[in-house]
Amino acid sequence: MIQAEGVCKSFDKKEVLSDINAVFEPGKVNMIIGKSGSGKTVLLKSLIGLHTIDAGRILYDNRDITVMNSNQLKEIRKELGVVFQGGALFDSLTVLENVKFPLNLFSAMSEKEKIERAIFCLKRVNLENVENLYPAEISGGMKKRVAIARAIVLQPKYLFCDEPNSGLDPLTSIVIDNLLSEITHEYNMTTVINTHDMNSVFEIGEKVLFIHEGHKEWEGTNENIMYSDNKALNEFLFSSKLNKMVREKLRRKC
Ligand SMILES: Nc1ncnc2c1ncn2[C@@H]1O[C@H](COP(=O)(O)OP(=O)(O)OP(=O)(O)O)[C@@H](O)[C@H]1O
Repeated sequence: MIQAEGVCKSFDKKEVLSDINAVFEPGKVNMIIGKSGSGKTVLLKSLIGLHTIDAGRILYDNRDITVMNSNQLKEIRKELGVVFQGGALFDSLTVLENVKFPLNLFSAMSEKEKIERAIFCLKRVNLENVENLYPAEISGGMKKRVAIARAIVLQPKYLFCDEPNSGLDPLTSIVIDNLLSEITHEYNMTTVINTHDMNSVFEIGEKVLFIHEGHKEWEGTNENIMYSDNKALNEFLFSSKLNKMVREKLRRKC
């Protein structure tokens, strides 16, 4: 479980996160949603210790990372898998070398074991026979899957994904969503996903945190999101005609 307690973050006196309190649960897909610029990425980067927060605490199973020294942080980082926006693969490395990269940094495995583990993770994300290709030679959806394989190669307890569906078509997005949901349950990870994709929220968002102008405006499940009366949330979620229609239909059924 990850807990954010009273998290505040400013840049040059501009407050970006204001008193965020949230619990991200293990074995669940926890989603952070909100408008562009609302503070989702800053929150995610604060959770993984890439931003130093101005106030508050961030607890990984009761271990407060905000008071840790660099060695203690390094230990916690071994338990984290991160899929950055855009995938952040190394262009000069093959698919296999990309997935193996965290093992080179953090494991004591032999080269043979590293290769076996990387190929196992590639298979888990349904990628086979692409080990020797370079990122430029594979599709956007495949790149995301390579990034996910790399993120799970160290068997993390906590998985973070920043906009995993950005730039993907709706069908490929569903494949990625289902994959993230499956591995979350299979490995009992605490998964935190930043997204704009309402389809993803409705498909796999077991716990949803809505950030509005840097503060927590709403939280709940993707089941009760449809029935919320929160004005900002409804404006954000149901601005499209399609989403509005779906909500009206569901409400009429109840
Ligand atoms: N390193 C930084 N220095 C100064 N301001 C920053 C920095 N990082 C983010 N910000 C500001 O913080 C605010 C929130 O940005 P953030 O990237 O978290 O938004 P977001 O909700 O993730 O948006 P998007 O959905 O477009 O990615 C923005 O106003 C942004 O300009």
